[in-house]
Amino acid sequence: MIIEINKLKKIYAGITVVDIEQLTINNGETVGLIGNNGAGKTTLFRMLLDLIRPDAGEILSKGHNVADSDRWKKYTASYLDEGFLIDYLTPEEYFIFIGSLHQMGVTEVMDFLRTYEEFFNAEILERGKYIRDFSKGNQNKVGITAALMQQPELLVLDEPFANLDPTTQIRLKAHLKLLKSPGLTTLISSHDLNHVTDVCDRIILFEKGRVIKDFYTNENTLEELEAYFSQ
Ligand SMILES: Nc1ncnc2c1ncn2[C@@H]1O[C@H](COP(=O)(O)OP(=O)(O)OP(=O)(O)O)[C@@H](O)[C@H]1O
Repeated sequence: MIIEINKLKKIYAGITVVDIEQLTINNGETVGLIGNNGAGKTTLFRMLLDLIRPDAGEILSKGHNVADSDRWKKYTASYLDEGFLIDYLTPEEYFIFIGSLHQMGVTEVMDFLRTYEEFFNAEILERGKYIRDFSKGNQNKVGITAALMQQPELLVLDEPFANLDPTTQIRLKAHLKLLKSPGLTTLISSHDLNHVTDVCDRIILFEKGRVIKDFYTNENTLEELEAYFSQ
């Protein structure tokens, strides 16, 4: 297993927004986190990336508490929101900067970006614009691509399909499927039941910070989730 969560709690203003007794994520799984607004998905991701600290419990990544050790940073890539970008850089400058943190030279970065031409749909590179001037959807494309460029063992994406046009959503979905391998564990939060059941092997359903359901997907999953959410 790559992730182990024990007795994890996050409390805001007296309200417990994440409350997970025990949860493990196995190597190579593509896991979808779903739940209505405020269910605690982003808060969980933020604790996993040590952006905020739990009030109780722990998240172990390859056996080490993410709050006590930097080891996870070497193999974890994530894109949660625009806060992960650098507004005053162009996408090219940003990719080169992120590449430099991972020992990638400019040529290597550019070669990598060429494989994303279809995903970018001619809207990202050579536009002569700063990241801050791109639409939210195109900013998402930059952030997701930068995360993938790091060739992580653990990939964490918060609502990656949000704000993307339908064509790009479908391309991203196909790409995430293509990336699946025993060496990559992916955690995706999404409100798109269709996409998440299509891409993920396992679905974890959150409600008010708690895990309500946790199951492997099959041909009936979408129907079951739709029934659950229409109650
Ligand atoms: N910094 C904060 N201060 C106070 N409350 C917070 C803070 N961050 C999150 N919360 C609260 O924690 C709860 C969980 O929020 P979170 O963003 O994790 O949910 P989510 O499942 O990601 O929701 P969404 O689907 O809307 O993105 C919400 O009630 C939210 O208002």
